[in-house]
Amino acid sequence: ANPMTGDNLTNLAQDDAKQGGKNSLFQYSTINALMLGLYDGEMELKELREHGGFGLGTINKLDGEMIVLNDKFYQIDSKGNLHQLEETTKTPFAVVTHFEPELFDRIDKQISMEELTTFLDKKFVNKNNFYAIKVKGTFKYVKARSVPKQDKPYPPLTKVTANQPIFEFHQKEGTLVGFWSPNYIAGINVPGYHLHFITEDQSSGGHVLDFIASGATVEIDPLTSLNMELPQNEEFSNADLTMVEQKDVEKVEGEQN
Ligand SMILES: C[C@@H](O)[C@](C)(O)C(=O)O
Ligand SMILES: [Zn+2]
Repeated sequence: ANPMTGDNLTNLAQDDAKQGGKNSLFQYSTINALMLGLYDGEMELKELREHGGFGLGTINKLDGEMIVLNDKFYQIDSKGNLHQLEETTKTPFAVVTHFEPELFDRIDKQISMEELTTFLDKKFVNKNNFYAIKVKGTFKYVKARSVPKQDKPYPPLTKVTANQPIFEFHQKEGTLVGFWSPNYIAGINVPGYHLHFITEDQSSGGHVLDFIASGATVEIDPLTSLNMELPQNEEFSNADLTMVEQKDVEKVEGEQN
């Protein structure tokens, strides 16, 4: 058939729409919903992958931290152990993209999280775009957390992270995977940096709280559109998503102490 006939065109459009197009940040649910303890979603990883094979999130019942890298899904459980996830696993919150880096840098000296984020801030010239970030190499130090699986009635995320298990890595090869989001996204996603870590030997990782890199490549993919899918369940429909303090999000996402 003529490639430009309706059905092919529709299929192409559908494929592109399904994937949310290029340079698109896809998220399932919102950070405020997760903060309120909405830890069960319907989105299977098989479907999530259509929106991107790079990013982060968690798993239903808040069962650990998730890293999405090279189209694979990894869980870091509350003991710090890494498991590859089945594509039938469901997520209550995930942020992914089709990672197509446009900016590249190489770090050959020791650099702290503070120094690297200051360096990247200068790269993120458009403060109203999103950016996907991959930092791959050797880390002198990484401090990361995970979260234990929860039972109903689910406590808010602030309560879970108040006693979060912390893992410290020394002289480890690995990859930071995540995003930088504009401040206006507060309530929908995490403003600023949100990075997860996976070790090169795929033994562990977690949600990044601090790090010192000592030799790594930095790849950045500026994202110019946002595609958000909303859970269609009772809890989400009934939630008052304005009932979250931004300072609590900052506490949950950053260093507790
Ligand atoms: C599971 C959570 O810790 C999550 C999604 O990684 C986050 O909000 O940072
Ligand atoms: Zn996280």
